Amino acid sequence: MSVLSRLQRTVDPLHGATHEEKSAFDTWYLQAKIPLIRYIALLTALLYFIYAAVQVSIAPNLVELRIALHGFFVPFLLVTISAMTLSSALYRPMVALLMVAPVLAAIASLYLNVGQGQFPLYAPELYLILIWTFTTSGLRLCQAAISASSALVVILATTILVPQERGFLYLHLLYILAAFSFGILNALILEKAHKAMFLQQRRLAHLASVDGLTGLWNRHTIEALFDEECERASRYGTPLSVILLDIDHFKQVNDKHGHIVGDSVLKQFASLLRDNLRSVDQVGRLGGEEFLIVLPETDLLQAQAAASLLQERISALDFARAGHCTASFGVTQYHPDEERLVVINRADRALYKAKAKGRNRIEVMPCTVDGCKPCAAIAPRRSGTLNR
Ligand SMILES: Nc1nc2c(ncn2[C@@H]2O[C@H](COP(=O)(O)OP(=O)(O)OP(=O)(O)O)[C@@H](O)[C@H]2O)c(=O)[nH]1
Repeated sequence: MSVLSRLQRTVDPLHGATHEEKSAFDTWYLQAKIPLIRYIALLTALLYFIYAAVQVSIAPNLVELRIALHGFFVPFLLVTISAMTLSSALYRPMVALLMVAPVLAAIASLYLNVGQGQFPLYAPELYLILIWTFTTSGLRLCQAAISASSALVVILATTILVPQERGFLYLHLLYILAAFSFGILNALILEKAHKAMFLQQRRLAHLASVDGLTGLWNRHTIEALFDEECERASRYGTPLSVILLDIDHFKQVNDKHGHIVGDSVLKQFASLLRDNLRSVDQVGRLGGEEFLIVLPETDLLQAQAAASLLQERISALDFARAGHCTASFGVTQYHPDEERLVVINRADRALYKAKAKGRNRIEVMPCTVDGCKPCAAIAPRRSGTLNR
């Protein structure tokens, strides 16, 4: 990694990440910030309302306009933003409005006060707007930078073009510089921390979902994926099958060659399964030397053919130091009226049968639901399936 890209990675932990990762971060960040945006917008609306009320008693001019802008327009904008956080369909326009709000608030403040004697009294609102945009609004760094920079251009142009008392102007510029630089530094560090947290969370979620030895899904994940596929199959009326398989006499591999060789056989076995299945198929290690394969949009006959292909490939593979291995298979199809556990139990019974009949066999067990066409098609072949 070059020095430059290491530096970029230090500033931005997502530098070089895939588009998918970046957009996952966008979604994750927004979801996390939604409650903050909702309540901060409401609190800011309330403070503007109080600000308008205070101005009624102290402002020397434009009192009605101040009430209109600070008592109604800005609070209304903020309450609208807060309300928009309630619907995920409105998130994008809500963020756009949140970016525009500080610029509008700055323009309103400048319009009401610049060029008047009371400007130094009201100028702190501008510094607060800049800091609020970066640190409190809930906007991402780049969004806050666009919004605050637009406000900054308007503020600088107005305050420099309109004559000010020299001492005030210098201090005003200094406060603006401080507000902007504190704000951007804070947002930069916060965003970096959020990105690192996001990556860490993803890493942990991945570690919790895969089997450490083989890299296949672990039991919990493959069962959850099977549940999802069952729901999809029920909803769309598509076939769904499973293969439960178990390496034969694996204890002998361990006893003869040791656990390290046993582990490498498991890894090779896992790679073979992954390499010989479609990308939509899901494979998980249930534990020990037992694996579950979920085959979406696959009926019993097609699942039997998939198991047969795997059986062939396993027999042909020379496992490092352990030589040749075989496996036994239990194949069955999900039926929409069934519980997930019933299907897994049926595949388990089929696997048990394959083991009992001498191993290195595929046993297919049709479901017992009346009128299930794919299972009826295979029922006559229930015994005497593809065995070697
Ligand atoms: N190397 C290694 N061995 C494991 C792992 N998990 C389980 N085993 C071993 O797998 C073996 C499974 O043995 P059994 O359940 O008797 O099954 P088998 O010898 O394959 O016999 P059948 O399944 O009946 O053909 C045991 O010796 C376990 O110690 C693992 O992660 N690595």
